Amino acid sequence: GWGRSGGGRDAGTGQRGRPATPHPAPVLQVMLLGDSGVGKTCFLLQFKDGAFLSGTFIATVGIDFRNKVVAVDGVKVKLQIWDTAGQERFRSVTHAYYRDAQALLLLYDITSKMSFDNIRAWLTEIHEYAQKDVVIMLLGNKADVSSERMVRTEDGASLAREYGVPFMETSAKTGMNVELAFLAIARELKQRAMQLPDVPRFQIHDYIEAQQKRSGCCAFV
Ligand SMILES: Nc1nc2c(ncn2[C@@H]2O[C@H](COP(=O)(O)OP(=O)(O)OP(=O)(O)O)[C@@H](O)[C@H]2O)c(=O)[nH]1
Repeated sequence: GWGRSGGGRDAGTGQRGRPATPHPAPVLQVMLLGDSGVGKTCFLLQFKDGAFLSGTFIATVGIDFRNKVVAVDGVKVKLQIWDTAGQERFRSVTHAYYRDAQALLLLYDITSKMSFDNIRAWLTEIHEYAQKDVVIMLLGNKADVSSERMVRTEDGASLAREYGVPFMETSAKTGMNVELAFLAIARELKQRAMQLPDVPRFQIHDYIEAQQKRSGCCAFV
């Protein structure tokens, strides 16, 4: 399989009398980052289970993960998604996981200027601890709460442009752009891994734009 951590997991199961796993889905490691309360856990649960639990906010302690298998052009890919704690006191725990991530979803909350202002600091940490070629996507979450918006869409877009990363506004509550964020990342990583010399490079921006045009949705710049 392609991807760094794919493939090797089933070694040793191909004993006589037991069929070997034909082609285990490659595993891609994705990490959710951003301030406490921006909605990382909800974002993951929306993707995994299509559910949103409103009400009490239970901050993540340390780090947690969920797997979900998605299909990219009919090929199964297992996303192993790490949900990190946004609180400062857990930073040293989460730093240790950065280098294993192939993609990072960096979230802020459109109703919190502070969470947006902290994005630059998050990008500095990413630069320090993550792999150099990690795929990063900036997400302005809680886009459903437009009455309390404190960060304009164009400010998110221009920050993303400055760092050369794709950007979308999302809602872990309604599900807006949640699946698209993960699928775009899975596709980008797959295309990278299978890159052939003469094939034009996959453009994650174009992909997202095309998908959004198809569904008539939203807020991507
Ligand atoms: N309206 C709305 N509320 C959201 C959304 N996403 C999360 N929330 C709410 O925001 C609060 C925080 O969500 P979490 O997913 O727990 O935040 P987190 O980023 O995982 O926080 P830490 O674990 O501390 O890092 C919860 O009360 C959620 O119900 C969203 O898209 N829309």
